[in-house]
Amino acid sequence: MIELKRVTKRFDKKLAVQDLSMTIEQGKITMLIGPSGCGKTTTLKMINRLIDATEGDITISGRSIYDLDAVQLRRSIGYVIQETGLFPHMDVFTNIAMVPRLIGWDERKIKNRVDELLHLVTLNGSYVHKYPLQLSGGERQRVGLARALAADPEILLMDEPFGAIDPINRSRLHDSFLSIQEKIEKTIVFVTHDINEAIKLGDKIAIMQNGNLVQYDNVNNILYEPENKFVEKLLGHDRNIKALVLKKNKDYIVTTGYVQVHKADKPEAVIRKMEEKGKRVAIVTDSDEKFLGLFALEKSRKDPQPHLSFIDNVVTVEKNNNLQETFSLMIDAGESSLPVVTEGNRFVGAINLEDIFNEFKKAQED
Ligand SMILES: Nc1ncnc2c1ncn2[C@@H]1O[C@H](COP(=O)(O)OP(=O)(O)OP(=O)(O)O)[C@@H](O)[C@H]1O
Repeated sequence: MIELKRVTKRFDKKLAVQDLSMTIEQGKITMLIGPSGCGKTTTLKMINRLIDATEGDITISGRSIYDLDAVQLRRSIGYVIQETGLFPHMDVFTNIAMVPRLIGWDERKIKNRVDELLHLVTLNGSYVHKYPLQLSGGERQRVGLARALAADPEILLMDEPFGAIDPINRSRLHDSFLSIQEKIEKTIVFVTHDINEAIKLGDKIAIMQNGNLVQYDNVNNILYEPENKFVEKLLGHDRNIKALVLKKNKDYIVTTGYVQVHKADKPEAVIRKMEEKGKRVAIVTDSDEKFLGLFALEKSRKDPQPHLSFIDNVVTVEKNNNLQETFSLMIDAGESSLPVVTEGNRFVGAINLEDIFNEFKKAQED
């Protein structure tokens, strides 16, 4: 647990952080967000003593960081910044091995650790001899994360680590970052400009304005009980849509209201089933429930006899993803219902737009 106790930072006359007190919970992700210049980075850097507070105290597990050696403290805390801060003239292995070498680990232990970390951040051994410039932005961020985790620190400080990554890759990095955190359960303090990122990744969000803490709460309370107009504005008009990030697909799956058939079924039987249920499309799986696509029922004026056409490039959603992504996929695909799959593309049911709307309504009534 990290505690900031009445922390103030002045740069000459400029008050960057003012009388800030907050408790950062162990094993959770705490997001710091607010407009440019509000004091987020200063707050982060005070935790690993890249910046020393002017007044107040910061404790880690009850011990003041000012009683510790600043260099040792810094080595014991992981730090990831935008553009990662990887050394360009060192390969991936040497970058990740940096802190373990500094603290005197033997080479065998370091090699095992680098292998383990590359695996954790979903890169493989072929990356060890590459240089940062030979990597994509997303890969560099993964290496940056691996490097920050090298000596297995309890605390990880992250300053807009995904800020320079395009939206599609950022979303992938978010998903993999969350599944990494599920395994490692570090205490993470994460600075961002992006409210969607804060909502998606944070267990708690600290909202800052002019060096002050305006609201500090779990994501649900921030979304549904914003402290004031400033927080409301930061969340935007569409905060009910944003709140869908907190809802998991798996809680909204329905297993009725559609027709499911096997690819090998006789067409006449499929058509009969669809006509009985009044459906123009049917979910197609193989006998192991693997999702294959859809059958669409077609009749033309020339040929009034109905026949089936098979569609295989169908948008599906993952059981463990969230409703916001599902909602936006529905809008993009122009579909009011999407098939849900899980590992191995196994079909588990459908999600309907109507049920997502009911979520909005419930949120408004509450
Ligand atoms: N080394 C410094 N010397 C003087 N002023 C500084 C210094 N570092 C930060 N400041 C000032 O302190 C204030 C807070 O800066 P900080 O970098 O913490 O903001 P931030 O919220 O992280 O901003 P951004 O989102 O733009 O990175 C700003 O007004 C900034 O200009």
